[in-house]
Amino acid sequence: MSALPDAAPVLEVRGLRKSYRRGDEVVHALQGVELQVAAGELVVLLGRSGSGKTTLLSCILGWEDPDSGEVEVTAPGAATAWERTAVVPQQTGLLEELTLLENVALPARLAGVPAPRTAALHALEELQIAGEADRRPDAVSLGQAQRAALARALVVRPALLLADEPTSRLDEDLTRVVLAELRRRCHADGLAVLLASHDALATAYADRVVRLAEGRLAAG
Ligand SMILES: Nc1ncnc2c1ncn2[C@@H]1O[C@H](COP(=O)(O)OP(=O)(O)OP(=O)(O)O)[C@@H](O)[C@H]1O
Repeated sequence: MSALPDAAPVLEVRGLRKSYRRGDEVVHALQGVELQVAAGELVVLLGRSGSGKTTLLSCILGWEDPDSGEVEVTAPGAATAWERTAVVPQQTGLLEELTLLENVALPARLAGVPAPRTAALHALEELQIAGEADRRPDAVSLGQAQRAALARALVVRPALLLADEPTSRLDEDLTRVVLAELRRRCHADGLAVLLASHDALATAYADRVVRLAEGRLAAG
């Protein structure tokens, strides 16, 4: 399955504005952002450092309140917040007391995924990180932790995945593994992905590329 032009959007962002005050200066991070991501679509969000990518993802997640504008996520089959919108933040947010496998199995269990440990192991295998399943986050590399965080997001089969630079710590081969797996999930399962990246390689796997500059989005 690939996104159809007339497919109902999973994510709709309308007129999003967000400014920050820094001393006497006002930073206009988002200045009327419009965006739709459909089921089955992998959208790559490009933009220089400081262009507002993280601010946009944070407003979509409700981690930050926009000054104005609307965000709508439509996920009819989602029973929990995780199944609606999953996130891979820049800081992975893995729980240090748990192994990678336990970190991935936890949301699976809470979301009622059948056989959560098996599902978690499978999600780790797909991202070539199952060999580290019994290690804790402080005993693996940042790139391995990043892939575990992505497995944790994908294990509940969310409608929408927001990922902030999920390949920033990976070499080219592993970046390709991660991007190919994301694309497979989009096209096979109807997952909608918004992936913020600096990496030109990401555009090769995208259905659509958008670029954030001066607080506005344009086709990339
Ligand atoms: N809490 C804050 N207070 C003040 N300014 C902020 C705050 N958060 C972000 N900004 C400013 O808003 C702008 C957008 O920042 P944002 O982190 O969204 O950019 P980004 O594109 O994600 O950057 P990077 O790729 O480096 O992560 C920048 O000018 C940044 O300095």
